Amino acid sequence: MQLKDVDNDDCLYQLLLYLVIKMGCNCDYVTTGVAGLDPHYDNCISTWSELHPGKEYPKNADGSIRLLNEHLQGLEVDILYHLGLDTQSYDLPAMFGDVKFVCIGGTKYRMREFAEYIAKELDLPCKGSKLVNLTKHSQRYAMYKVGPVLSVSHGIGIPSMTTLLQEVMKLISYAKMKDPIIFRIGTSGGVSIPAGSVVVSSFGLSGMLEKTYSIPVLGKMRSIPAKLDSRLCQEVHSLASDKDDFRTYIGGTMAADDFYRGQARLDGPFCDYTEADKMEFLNTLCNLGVRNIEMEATAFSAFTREAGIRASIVCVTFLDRLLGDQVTPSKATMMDWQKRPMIVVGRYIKEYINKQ
Ligand SMILES: O=P(O)(O)O[C@H]1O[C@H](CO)[C@@H](O)[C@H]1O
Ligand SMILES: O=c1cc[nH]c(=O)[nH]1
Repeated sequence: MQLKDVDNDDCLYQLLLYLVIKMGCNCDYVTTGVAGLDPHYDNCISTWSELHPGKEYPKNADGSIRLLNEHLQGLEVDILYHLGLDTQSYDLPAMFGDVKFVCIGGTKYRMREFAEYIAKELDLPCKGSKLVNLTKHSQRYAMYKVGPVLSVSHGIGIPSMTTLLQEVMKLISYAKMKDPIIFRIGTSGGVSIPAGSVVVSSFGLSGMLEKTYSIPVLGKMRSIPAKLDSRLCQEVHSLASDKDDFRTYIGGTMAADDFYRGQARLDGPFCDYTEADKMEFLNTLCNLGVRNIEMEATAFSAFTREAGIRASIVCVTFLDRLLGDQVTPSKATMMDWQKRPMIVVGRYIKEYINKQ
């Protein structure tokens, strides 16, 4: 069923219609054309944000987030299996209640480095002291806490990232973190921008060129809009400086489910398309406003939005995909470039904290 486009005035109509449909088909989600004027979002499920355009997501009075899954309330204990934490053995509000920023990125090494970097930038007493991996019992990811910042690794690709992200969201809720912001600090391949540039993502695009994240649930495909907080995107981008020795762009980010064919590379073990096919695809991405390619942006955008948590993706590019496929910069150069998203996100965090 398609609902027509919504605006603030017919929001009530949309809500009533949604309730009627929901009662009628007895399902949790209804597929709608959530932003009917933009065909990119046709056939998406209606998350809270789509049903309440222009409205702020409901929060608890103290600013902590409310998870809408009612089943959670029936749990005596919730085990955050991949974080090695649970709601019974740990006092999560005491441990994490003061966290304001959750920063996630692919590798354990990078997220440890970010924890050290931000501790220094914020001049926190913990700087220089030995950081403890708070998820060491699970052995899957690494999580470090420095003052109001949690720095967590998520591995490669959407399934690994969403497993971590969803447990982080539950942690955010159980710990009663107030108005949290989540950043993904990543690496990527650039599209028509110089290697070493930074991209602040304005939307996620799937390998099917849809601005959605699609996931099979109970044997049916669900699509969720891969939208990001545009104000946060602009605010982060505004902190780029002319004095930086790199440029920072705003642009779409394609999330591929594969590093090789999924990203139109010619250098994987399999390839049945030509260089011309590859270039045509990359130019199509460029014309759609895509500035970089990585492997998490759609799901990250969709899930943070569905949970009503402000979020942003800031990635450095290791190469310009219009010029090649191989990642050729030296290890030292890549280590140096990986710091660039940390610098940009670090500025945002510092500015935010200094305003408090
Ligand atoms: O550098 P990170 O953040 O791990 O992200 C990028 O690097 C990995 C591929 O090398 C993918 O996960 C991609 O999204
Ligand atoms: O080309 C690249 C580089 C880093 N990460 C990716 O996913 N793709």
